[in-house]
Amino acid sequence: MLNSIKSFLDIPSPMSLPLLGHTYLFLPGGKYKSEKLTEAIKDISTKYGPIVRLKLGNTDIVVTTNADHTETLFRNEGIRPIRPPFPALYHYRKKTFNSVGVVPGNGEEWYRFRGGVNPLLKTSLINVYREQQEDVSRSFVNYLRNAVDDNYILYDTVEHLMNFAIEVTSLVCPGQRLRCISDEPAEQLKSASKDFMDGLYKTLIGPPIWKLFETDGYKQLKCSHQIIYRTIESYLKDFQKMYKTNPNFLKETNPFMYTLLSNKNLSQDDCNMLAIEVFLGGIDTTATTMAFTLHYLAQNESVQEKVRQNLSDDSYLKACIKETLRLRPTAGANSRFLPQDTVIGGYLIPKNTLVSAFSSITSHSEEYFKNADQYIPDRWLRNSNTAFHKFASLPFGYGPRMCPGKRLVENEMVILLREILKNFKLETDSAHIGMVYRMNRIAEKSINIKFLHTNH
Ligand code: HEM
Repeated sequence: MLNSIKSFLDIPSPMSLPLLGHTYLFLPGGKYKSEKLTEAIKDISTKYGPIVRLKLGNTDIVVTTNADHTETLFRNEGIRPIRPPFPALYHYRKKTFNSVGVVPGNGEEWYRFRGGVNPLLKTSLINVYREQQEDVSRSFVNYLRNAVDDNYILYDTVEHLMNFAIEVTSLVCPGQRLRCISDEPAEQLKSASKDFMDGLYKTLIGPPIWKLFETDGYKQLKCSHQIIYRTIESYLKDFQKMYKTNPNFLKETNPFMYTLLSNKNLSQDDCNMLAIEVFLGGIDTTATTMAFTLHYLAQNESVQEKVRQNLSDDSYLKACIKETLRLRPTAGANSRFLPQDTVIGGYLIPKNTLVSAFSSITSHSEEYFKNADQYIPDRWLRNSNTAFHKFASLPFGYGPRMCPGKRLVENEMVILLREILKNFKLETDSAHIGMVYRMNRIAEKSINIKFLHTNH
């Protein structure tokens, strides 16, 4: 058995160049575009197989498009999974606040912060917000009636849904409903959240010269962080007072803020950082996922009608969201640094190597999903008789580092979807809309949808 294990250098790899490694493939004029990384990796894996070795910058990366390999990766990720860090964000926060939050950190530091957001995964906690979430969804439906043009078309649905996402997230964090669906303040927060993602992306993909001077990307990251910090900090101060004077009231009305502020392992600045992360975590991801769900339902009239017949059934609405996330996941890959030497796909991969499991490829592959290109929410229903690989579609990641907002955001999207389908029949002229990488993956062009009143 041991003899059959091949070495790291045996992993297939495209031709690499001295100094550049495989970076040349993604440079301007190169074969691939970094904003179309999923398509690039799919092409590479068609030529070299499901496991490939790449050198990008100074980093060796093992890329896999096989769900068994993904499973092996996660089964061996350890109790403090190590994800690629965000060095510029880490640097800025450490220097300015001496507190880094859960997203950019790793190891024990990450673990301490993670304790602050884990309560979001408790159903009993997030259910407290249900009525308010329903109210925000009704406001969004009312807003839609006026936002469509004379032909009932809403252009750039993602932009409008970002306002929804900010307002619905604000119920939980910072714990005060920010009336953003139709009000002006949303614009500043919305552009700050976009700038933040842009700045994060620019500082991540370029050479780390922000260490020497403040590059445009670094400035964008810093300024947008300042805007969001100011908003969050002022609300948190009020909650700090409430926590001291009337903790039971806070516990009942805003259990997330209560658990955050009562966490003895977190300082005031730690709470501010975590609140920023919870606030930012769901804005573009929720808006993109909702817009694609509406797009797919608009395209598939019979599926839309079936969903409308099952509006009281959360599991059917949830299946629609899962199917959208299978076809259009906002994360292209799930990545970890291996905590120990690990055999993946028959190759011995050394400790500390970065392994990226391209779930955006496995989730779209005929190998794992029959009629993989079609939007079939039924496949996710318990009684559907379609068993598939548990690691083939992982839009929220997996394990101790899985997205802490998963349950919350699923609830928010189910509630909004129900409200929209109760009121509108959806139509679209658009056929295929792909995705491009920014920080998260987003729609490559505007998603325009016709919202006709159901009694039309
Ligand atoms: C459709 C919506 C969303 C999608 C598709 C999504 C997806 C993801 C993914 C793939 C990860 C990485 C997981 C891993 O490495 O295993 C992640 C991490 C994270 N997400 Fe989400 N997310 C969404 C919404 C949210 C929301 C609403 C929040 C806030 C409540 C949030 C907060 C976070 C945080 C803080 C992390 C970092 C966790 C850590 O490093 O321990 N996300 N998300």
